[in-house]
Amino acid sequence: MAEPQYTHVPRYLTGDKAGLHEFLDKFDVFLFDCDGVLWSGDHLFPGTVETLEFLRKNGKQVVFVTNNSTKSRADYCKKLESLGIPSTVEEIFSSSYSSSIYISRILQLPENKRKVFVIGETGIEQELRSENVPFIGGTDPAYRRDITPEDYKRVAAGDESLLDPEVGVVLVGLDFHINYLKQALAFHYVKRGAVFLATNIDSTLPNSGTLFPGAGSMSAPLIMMLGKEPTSLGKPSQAMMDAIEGKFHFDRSRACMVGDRANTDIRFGLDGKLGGTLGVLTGVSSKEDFVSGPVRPHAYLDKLADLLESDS
Ligand SMILES: O=C(O)[C@H](O)[C@H](O)COP(=O)(O)O
Ligand SMILES: [Mg+2]
Repeated sequence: MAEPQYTHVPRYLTGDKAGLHEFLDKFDVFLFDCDGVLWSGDHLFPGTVETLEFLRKNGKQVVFVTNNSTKSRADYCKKLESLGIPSTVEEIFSSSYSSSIYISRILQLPENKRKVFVIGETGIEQELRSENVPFIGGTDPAYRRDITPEDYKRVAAGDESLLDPEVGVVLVGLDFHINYLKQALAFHYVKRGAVFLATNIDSTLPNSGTLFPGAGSMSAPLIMMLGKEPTSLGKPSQAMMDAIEGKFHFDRSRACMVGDRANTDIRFGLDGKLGGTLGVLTGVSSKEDFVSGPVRPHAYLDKLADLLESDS
């Protein structure tokens, strides 16, 4: 099925005080993407704290929705707090969390196939642990090594000390220690019938004002080898939208998604039939992407803090 096209003409709201007032008054809930909207890596964008304070002071519910699976919701709570943005775990939805919920509560795995082989970081591990989902891989140093001639033979022989027979799921997220061995094992697990999942498939990760390999670049080799796509549990998948609605019971027509990436954040809000979507130009997508791409926000800003102009 062809992807829906969202080609309305977005409004540029930076500097448009009346337009900002009118836009903000439409919504009670703001879903905030994180990387590229609030910060770039550990660099918090100026005015972010004040903007969130301004929205909360005006009675708006703020929810954080990130595809970055390297941290757990608790980790994000700590990061937000350390940056001067008070939050609770309940206000945070990450792709590590939505993946863990999907595996533990939606997937019906056979009893002897409940283990997950993880390509990714501690965020995934923490969220799987909190759902009592057994896993291997992830940050385990045993997998941070070169493949050996012995490994080839052990894989070919189906040696259970290297290919755990209880693995029924391969979950792929952003992994700062990706290597050939992990890719080889993930490939064989899926070939042996494991479910192929991704926390998200963002091609790039914004950091320090530029772009680096994203989670999608970890699953791309497997897609190439297997000839099939993983089920992705991050934006734009509606798994997270359903979880957020389940938690906050909000009126979608009075909710706005704020994001830096057209094909994840903006698509997430539009597919979720939210009342509004707001793009910002501090992350991945360009003005061109927002104004003339296949997935366009209702409105866009140069940067998040431009919302404060409505407070002047
Ligand atoms: O590669 C990735 O995983 C993404 O770039 C990163 O996670 C994006 O995070 P978000 O913008 O959804 O906070
Ligand atoms: Mg982002």
